[in-house]
Amino acid sequence: MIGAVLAGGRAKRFGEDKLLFKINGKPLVLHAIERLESSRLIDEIVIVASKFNAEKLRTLGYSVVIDELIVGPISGIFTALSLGDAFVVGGDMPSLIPEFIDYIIKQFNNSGKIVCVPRWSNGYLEPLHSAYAQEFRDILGKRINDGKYKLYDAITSSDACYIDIEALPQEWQVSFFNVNKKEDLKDLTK
Ligand SMILES: Nc1nc2c(ncn2[C@@H]2O[C@H](COP(=O)(O)OP(=O)(O)OP(=O)(O)O)[C@@H](O)[C@H]2O)c(=O)[nH]1
Repeated sequence: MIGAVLAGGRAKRFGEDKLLFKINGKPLVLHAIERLESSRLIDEIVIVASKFNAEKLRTLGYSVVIDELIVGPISGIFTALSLGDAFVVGGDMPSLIPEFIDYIIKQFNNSGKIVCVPRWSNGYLEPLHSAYAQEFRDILGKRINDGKYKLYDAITSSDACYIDIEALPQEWQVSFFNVNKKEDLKDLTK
């Protein structure tokens, strides 16, 4: 299972390159990568960048693939799945819980489904904290071709397995935390 870190966004709300913004002396994206590396079921890490930031991200020493489409997370996942099955996270998620990631990957492996995604009781999904099979790539490719960029629709119209977030340890929920604006940094206690 590849650990794919999406890093091709424009970070408009943050106002500058948020993934290389240093938190406790370390670029934000490295916090996500190191948490992902602590998962026992992730074999290798790949950063899914844009052609604009790939060079800078390569200096971190991890594999970087370029998302040529950049139409949102859907094209990041489409790109990652060219390499194999992937657990996908956002590079702006510094509080990932490795045990939670392992839990989802196990559910994915046992379910035989092409995607396994955490779901809140109101139906909201967490697709940037989910496991995807390489077979899902064709579905995403067709949707992208048709201009349908909503991941939620791609997942819910497929044979997905859903993980009831509220039935799991509450302390795992911090795993979904992501940095959008500068002020989000003050919530970063971990
Ligand atoms: N590869 C890839 N990654 C993306 C794309 N869009 C967003 N991401 C990444 O997905 C994660 C979540 O993105 P968002 O916070 O929703 O978007 P963003 O572009 O980073 O920020 P805003 O411009 O403020 O919306 C971030 O780590 C982004 O770098 C894309 O088109 N391709």
